[in-house]
Amino acid sequence: MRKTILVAGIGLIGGSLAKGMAQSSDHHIIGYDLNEASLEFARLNGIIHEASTNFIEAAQRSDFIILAAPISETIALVNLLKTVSFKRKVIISDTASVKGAILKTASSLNSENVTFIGGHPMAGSHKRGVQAAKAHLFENAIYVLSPTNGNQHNEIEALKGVLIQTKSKFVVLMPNEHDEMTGVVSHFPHLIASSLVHQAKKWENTHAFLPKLAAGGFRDITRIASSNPELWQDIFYHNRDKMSVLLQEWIEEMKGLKQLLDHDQKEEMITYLNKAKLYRDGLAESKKGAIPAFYDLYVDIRDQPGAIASIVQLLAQEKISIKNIEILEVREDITGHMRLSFSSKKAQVASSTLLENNGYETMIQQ
Ligand SMILES: NC(=O)C1=CN([C@@H]2O[C@H](COP(=O)(O)OP(=O)(O)OC[C@H]3O[C@@H](n4cnc5c(N)ncnc54)[C@H](O)[C@@H]3O)[C@@H](O)[C@H]2O)C=CC1
Ligand SMILES: O=C(O)C(=O)Cc1ccc(O)cc1
Repeated sequence: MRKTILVAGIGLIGGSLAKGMAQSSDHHIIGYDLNEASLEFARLNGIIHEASTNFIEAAQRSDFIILAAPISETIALVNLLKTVSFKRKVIISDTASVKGAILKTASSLNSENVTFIGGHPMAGSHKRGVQAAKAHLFENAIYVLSPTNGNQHNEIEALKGVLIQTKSKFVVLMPNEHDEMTGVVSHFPHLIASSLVHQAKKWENTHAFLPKLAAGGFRDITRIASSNPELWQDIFYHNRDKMSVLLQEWIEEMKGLKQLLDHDQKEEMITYLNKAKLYRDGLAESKKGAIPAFYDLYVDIRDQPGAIASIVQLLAQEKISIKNIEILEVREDITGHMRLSFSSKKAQVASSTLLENNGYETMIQQ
């Protein structure tokens, strides 16, 4: 039977979910958003089948409701749903990056007809808004589901049944566990990335040339500092207790590192760096998570017309698909380099061999 799915908040995440779910002819997708231009864009581009400006009316005729607004707005929508009388069975879920606050609000929502199951697709982008939505955004990514009680097995399976279109990998986690782990691997790194950018900015006041020295390492570690500030403030706020504990742990870790530096403990520093390298190298092999696993290849390029096109053409001829291209530095008449990212080790190695055989110098990022 055709399922009616209401997605409230048609931005990057809601739009991507809607676009993915709309691929099934068994789904009728209704979009709701406070921003009418976003809603109209979604309707005109086939991301949703129907645009609604009446949240409650649309909710009452839906089988599934997915709340994909900012966290504070999602809490407000859950509170609004508490006032609605549902005459048919409905499964409600959300996409918020922090689960504790949502599940606490939603715990009193469950009734004979209503089941709330928290959700968090663990992939995203530094962009926001429906224009950046992609049906494949969550492919191979972890999709966390957090039930509000232990008796929701059938409803979890039903929710997975509509979300299966995203091609993500479902895991069930309790909200506290989720917020602790995403705190460590997703939320806290954002705080550090932003603080590193602030440190560089301060140094620029006395060292004007500094930005020109900001090489690949600084760009890699601070990439996420370019994400949506309102989204991240909302995440930090709703996970503030765990963030504060992590920040204290980090301060202690930094004190330890300062000791190694101040006392010139070379061996201990090598051990410290080695342990981090081993763990990080292992992570790169895991499947797509919050940090996508890419296999990078650096290629030297000359600053001359067509230099990039000829590299891309060589790979295209061999049907090797490139996931990302970044030009790291090309100054006039000087060799610069380009970072190509692939989704498999095989593509990375094959590209290196192909390009080397055609006279390019390459370096594989291990
Ligand atoms: N951006 C990311 O990388 C990820 C974000 N998330 C979560 O997904 C949710 C949405 O984030 P994004 O899509 O990135 O944000 P976004 O800013 O791209 O989209 C949010 C949309 O919600 C709409 N909206 C705001 N208040 C509303 C309300 N009361 N009712 C209906 N619509 C409303 C906005 O107009 C906008 O279209 C957040 O809770 C976030 O924590 C989850 C995974 C990744
Ligand atoms: O871009 C990145 O590295 C991310 O960390 C994406 C992301 C952002 C927010 C989430 O709740 C989940 C994933």
